[in-house]
Amino acid sequence: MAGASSASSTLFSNPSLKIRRQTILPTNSQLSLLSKLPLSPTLHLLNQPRLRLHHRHDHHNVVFRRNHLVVVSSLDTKPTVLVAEKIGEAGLNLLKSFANVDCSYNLSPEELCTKISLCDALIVRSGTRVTREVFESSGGRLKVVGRAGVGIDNVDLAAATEHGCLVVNAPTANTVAAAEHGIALLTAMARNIAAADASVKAGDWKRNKYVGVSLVGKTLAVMGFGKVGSEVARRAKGLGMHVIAHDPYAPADRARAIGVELVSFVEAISTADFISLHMPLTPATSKMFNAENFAKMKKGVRIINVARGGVIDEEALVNALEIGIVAQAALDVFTEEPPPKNSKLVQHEKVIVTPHLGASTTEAQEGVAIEIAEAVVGALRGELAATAVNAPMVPAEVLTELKPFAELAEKLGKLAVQLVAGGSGVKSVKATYTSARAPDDLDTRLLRAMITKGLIEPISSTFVNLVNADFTAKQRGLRITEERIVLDGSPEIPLKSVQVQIAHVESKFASAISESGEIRLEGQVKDGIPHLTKVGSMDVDVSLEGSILLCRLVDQPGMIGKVGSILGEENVNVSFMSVGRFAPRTHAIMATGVDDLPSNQVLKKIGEIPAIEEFVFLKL
Ligand SMILES: NC(=O)C1=CN([C@@H]2O[C@H](COP(=O)(O)OP(=O)(O)OC[C@H]3O[C@@H](n4cnc5c(N)ncnc54)[C@H](O)[C@@H]3O)[C@@H](O)[C@H]2O)C=CC1
Ligand SMILES: O=C(O)C(=O)COP(=O)(O)O
Repeated sequence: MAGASSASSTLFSNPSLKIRRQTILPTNSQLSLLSKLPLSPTLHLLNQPRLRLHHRHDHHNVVFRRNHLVVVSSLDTKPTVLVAEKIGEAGLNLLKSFANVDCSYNLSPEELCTKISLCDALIVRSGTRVTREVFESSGGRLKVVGRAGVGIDNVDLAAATEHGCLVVNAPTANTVAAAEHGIALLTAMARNIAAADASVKAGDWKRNKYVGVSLVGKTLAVMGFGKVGSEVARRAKGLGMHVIAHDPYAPADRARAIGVELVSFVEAISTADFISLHMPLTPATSKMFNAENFAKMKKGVRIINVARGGVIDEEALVNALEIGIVAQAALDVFTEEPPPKNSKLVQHEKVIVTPHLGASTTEAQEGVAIEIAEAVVGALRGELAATAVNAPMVPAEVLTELKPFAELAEKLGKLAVQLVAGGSGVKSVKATYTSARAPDDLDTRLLRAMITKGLIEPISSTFVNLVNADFTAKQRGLRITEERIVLDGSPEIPLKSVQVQIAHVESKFASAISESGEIRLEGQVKDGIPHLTKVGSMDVDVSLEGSILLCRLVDQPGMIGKVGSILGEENVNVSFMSVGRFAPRTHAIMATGVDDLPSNQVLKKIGEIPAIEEFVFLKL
């Protein structure tokens, strides 16, 4: 059995079907064996190096997994969400109203990789590492990873982006819980609560041993003045502490409003009696608190860490505790979680520890679960989540407004790339947006992504979306530049036109080359429908539905009829025709929209019409 079955999927694998992963298609005997399986599956095979199926919920799928052919029964249309760590009930219920939810906790990395190819979304907390291998194992099906919490250092964001997988987090619902835990650790550490408690329970009554230190009037340095840091600062002020903060990116007015002074890193760590850490773990903050910086601290400083273990060099902290630079430390987070049983740091008598409980209050977990469930459901519906971590955030109203223009952008990209003559190699594309909107009021990232999608998808097996468009373009050596032409007039509609130009290439259809030497297509949205309005230097007007036959011809009577009747004879339905010409009875470009795909025979006949100088058939 290759992997466990999920709530929505029944997996069958049969050792006799075992075939090499490199094999492109199963043999006939393997297929016939498959058809005898209890599900009598409708076989759906993609003739690609890897059999990958996306969003096909209406029949049985056949996929390769772990060198087995696996039949997946997914007869319903709901997506599948794997919840890999416990989240609040309200969030689960919300997910269940929209998706099949598979709650499988404590999966090994191997089990996660096995399961993931059957999942559209994955929800984790800090205990699951979502590695590159997870994205690779998903075979393209995983569309969104939801981090039910703030820190996303356990998710390989680069790999997610490369695989076009959106990562969303729940950045607000556990702020207060984390801040309260920070304050709880601060006070518990100052008054030796944990050790005193253990000692009384062991039958001792050592009132002199557990004398603490007072907080009032002491200086607390809040390192990282974001959501949690600010809430810690607020609470510490209530305890009568003098609060300073260090955060290179925090606005001074927000600090001022709370009565906190923003200071340099060195000033913060060298003047504080207590230091509380609240920055994310990033390459820049990794082991920021190291031997060199401990040496700059005030002797007897006390440290609280509710951020991430990795921001502290734990060995250096043990040493700083030993030599008395650090009097005490209160830690909720560790480089390795859970930390090794014999960890010197955890066992140190001057250290109090909790098992990453910062976000663990009933209230925070309910809030986080709802926050992440909403974000994941939204993402699976195709909406862009406001809490997207690895994609540009495009607000829902902007998305709605730009929808037809995004469709236009993709279609222009798709048409333009089909005009490139073989062997030319597309390297340089320019997108020009003509709009009456001020540049700040028009977010073109979605349009650029859609042009990229249109350009790349027809010529590769790469799936392109807003998440991975820029990455994919860069990886393929495709440079996309953008130009804005600002018009006078009413900015009610976002754009007048979108133009796509491909430079330094030959075209299969010479008339698509503009006077400046690039393949050029331009389009507009008319009554909500994308139209092609320019080919090369020639105006046309073609609604971008179905496929398009572009012909350059001698402008003479009867040409529409001739082309139309050849198509008609072969039962190819014409949806529209548009002719743009240089001057009467010179040359013209005729664009014909067709609902059906003409055969090669039909295209040949059209090409043989004497007045047709060149033609190209473009699929949308
Ligand atoms: N222990 C727990 O259960 C919890 C831990 N956390 C951790 O706390 C961290 C902070 O959470 P939030 O306040 O919600 O995030 P946030 O993003 O609101 O705040 C982080 C702040 O750190 C600042 N920062 C970044 N680099 C810095 C640097 N080199 N030096 C100083 N400041 C720097 C940022 O400018 C930002 O203001 C999270 O990244 C997470 O790792 C959060 C919630 C619960
Ligand atoms: O939100 C965060 O960053 C946290 O560290 C909380 O982690 P958790 O969801 O409790 O595993």
